[in-house]
Amino acid sequence: EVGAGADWPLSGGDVGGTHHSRLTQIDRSNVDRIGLAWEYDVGTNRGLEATPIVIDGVMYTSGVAGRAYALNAATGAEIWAFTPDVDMQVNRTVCCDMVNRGVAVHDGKVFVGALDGVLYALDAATGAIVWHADTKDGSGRGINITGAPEVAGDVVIIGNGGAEYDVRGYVTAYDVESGEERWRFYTVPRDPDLGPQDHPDLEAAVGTWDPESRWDIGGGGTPWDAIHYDPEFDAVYVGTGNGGPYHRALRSPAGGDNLYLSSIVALDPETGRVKWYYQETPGDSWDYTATQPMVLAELEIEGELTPVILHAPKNGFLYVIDRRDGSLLAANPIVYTNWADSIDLETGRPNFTPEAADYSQGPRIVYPASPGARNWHPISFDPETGLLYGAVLDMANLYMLPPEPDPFRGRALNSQAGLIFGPDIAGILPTLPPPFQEAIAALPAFERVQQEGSVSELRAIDPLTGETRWAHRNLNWQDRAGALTTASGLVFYGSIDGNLRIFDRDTGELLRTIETGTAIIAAPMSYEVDGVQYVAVMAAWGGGGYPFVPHGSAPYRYGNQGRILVFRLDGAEVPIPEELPEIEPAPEPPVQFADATPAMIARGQTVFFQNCGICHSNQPRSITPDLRRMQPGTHEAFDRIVLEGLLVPNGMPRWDDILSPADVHAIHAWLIASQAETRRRELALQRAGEPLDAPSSTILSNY
Ligand SMILES: O=C(O)c1cc(C(=O)O)c2c(n1)C(=O)C(=O)c1cc(C(=O)O)[nH]c1-2
Ligand SMILES: [Ca+2]
Repeated sequence: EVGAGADWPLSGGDVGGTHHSRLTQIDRSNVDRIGLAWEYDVGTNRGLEATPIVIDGVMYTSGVAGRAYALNAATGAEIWAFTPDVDMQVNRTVCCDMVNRGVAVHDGKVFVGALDGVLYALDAATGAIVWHADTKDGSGRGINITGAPEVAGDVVIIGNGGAEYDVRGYVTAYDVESGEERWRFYTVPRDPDLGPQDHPDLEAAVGTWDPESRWDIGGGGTPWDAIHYDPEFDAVYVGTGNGGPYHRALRSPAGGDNLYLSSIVALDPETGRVKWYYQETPGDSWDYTATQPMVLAELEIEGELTPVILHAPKNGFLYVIDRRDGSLLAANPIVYTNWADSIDLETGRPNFTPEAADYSQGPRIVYPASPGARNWHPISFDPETGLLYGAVLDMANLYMLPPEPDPFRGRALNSQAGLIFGPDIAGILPTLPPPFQEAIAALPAFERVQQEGSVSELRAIDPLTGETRWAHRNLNWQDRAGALTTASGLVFYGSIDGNLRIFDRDTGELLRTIETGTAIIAAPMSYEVDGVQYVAVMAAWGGGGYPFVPHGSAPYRYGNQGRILVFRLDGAEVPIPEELPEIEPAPEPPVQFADATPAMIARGQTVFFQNCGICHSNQPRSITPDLRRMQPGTHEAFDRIVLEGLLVPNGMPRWDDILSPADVHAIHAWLIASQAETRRRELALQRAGEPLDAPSSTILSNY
């Protein structure tokens, strides 16, 4: 067994990626004695998603945009900190916050992918750059990195994100010593008119696409998280992403499975050739990535110990796949699903239910939602109980096509779908055109959304049946985190409410709640130095829903200062950050532009949601600025910020390649109108002695 004893040398703890520790010093009898050993302030206020690595008493981990840290694992003393020089223009094509999901450490080097697509090999002792490689392919597409690299033999492999934009996904392997590129595997084919495919295994894939596909948009398939090396079979399992644009009817109008979208692809680490693949969502139309973390395990199946991958991707099924050849051994739903009602074990294919889920026929409420039944939050597998422990979300989305297909725009949103999250559907209904309202209210799933709501839970799950053994209800649908199990029978699991909770793995009993005042979405991990067991977790709110800061969450109360929290027996109390001041009424906006008409303001709103709404939720506690609260100086500089990139170093990209001065003027007019209205409402609330509060809005729409 490599890892998850005293050391935690791989992101997932061990070669299986089980997020399970064999350490037992902390157990049911002494959880009350757990306290803070040390904390480290990373100095950023965006999401933290990495699981740290610990080797020989040193902790290595990553943070915002691909920063990396080496710390003394017993004391928290900084050994080095690395800040890559990232061109923040990349934020134009980053869907889900400036996160990074971890480093790989191998043979004296620390590997980390920076947000702008550059892979760094750092000297593990000093943090100095040994080599770096720009993993972008020269296509000019909106490629970015949020995932962790994976070492396989003498290569290090890294993927990318950007399928909501214009990216054709790929993984690249580099020589660990020199950084020289060894091979690249695109997950989807290119336009066959360009001649033969640029990878031999794409010749088989291209036949599953319409020759008239939207090749300009790139196809998607971005492998933005799980890349898993299996030394037993010398294979690299790559989880691939969703299609771009989302709906197959727009992407590949003649249909087809669209290989290798939403698949697990097993690659040979020496050659980059496909050994086998299993496609989980053929012809994906719902942002159903298969990039969610995998667990490599051995399960007894029909009396035979079988090497398997346990995989619960976004699409709501839990798959057990034979690592030897990719054959499907089991697939059971863990949430309500209506895009397919089951998976045929003979053919390995889903039994689709297009009448419920094909939104090219009109708006559809589809289960699970685009944030997925599961997402990147690590799941834990305890070999003793044979159970998985992880976050599960039972929720729907409303999906709609735009009235007219949007024209292609480089390095911009091209998903070509309007999404409304389950909890918001009823509230948004009255604002939609009447024919839409009637169509949506008549959907059978509308009733289910009203009755069942959206359920987020930590669950103990039997991998072979999908059955839930016990569950703990989370704060709300946005509340999901990574899990850790230990051989002493504990499950560690964080929350956006700022608490780290410890459960009994057998009964689900909540044994201890540790208040920290900082949201926890990353997975805790455990290690031992000088006979002391530690549990560490990175804490800060962020990721997919990062602009939306829900009530009751730690960032709502305390802000979002990122930190690494490390616990041990007989540690201290966790210092809670200071509470944020009360929300003030929006400041007085400038006088509305003389040429602003209702039509211009309406157009400004549309252009805003096409381009800006994915980052700017315009809520007072949002991580990104609430643009209804701009100060006079910001209004004055508005055009220079949006068109000339005045605030690129702060993370606000420039837009002059796709937005005209008239577009930006219209956006600004809409924001001035919104600010005036917000100020009016909030002053009235203040006069009435009511709390100023923002209605939650989670419209993610590109039209
Ligand atoms: O299609 C993509 O390229 C892509 C990339 C990423 C990412 O890199 O973070 C996410 C997603 N998709 C995605 O669909 C998603 O739900 C998601 C959540 C998160 C996160 O960090 O919380 N990232 C991403
Ligand atoms: Ca996606």
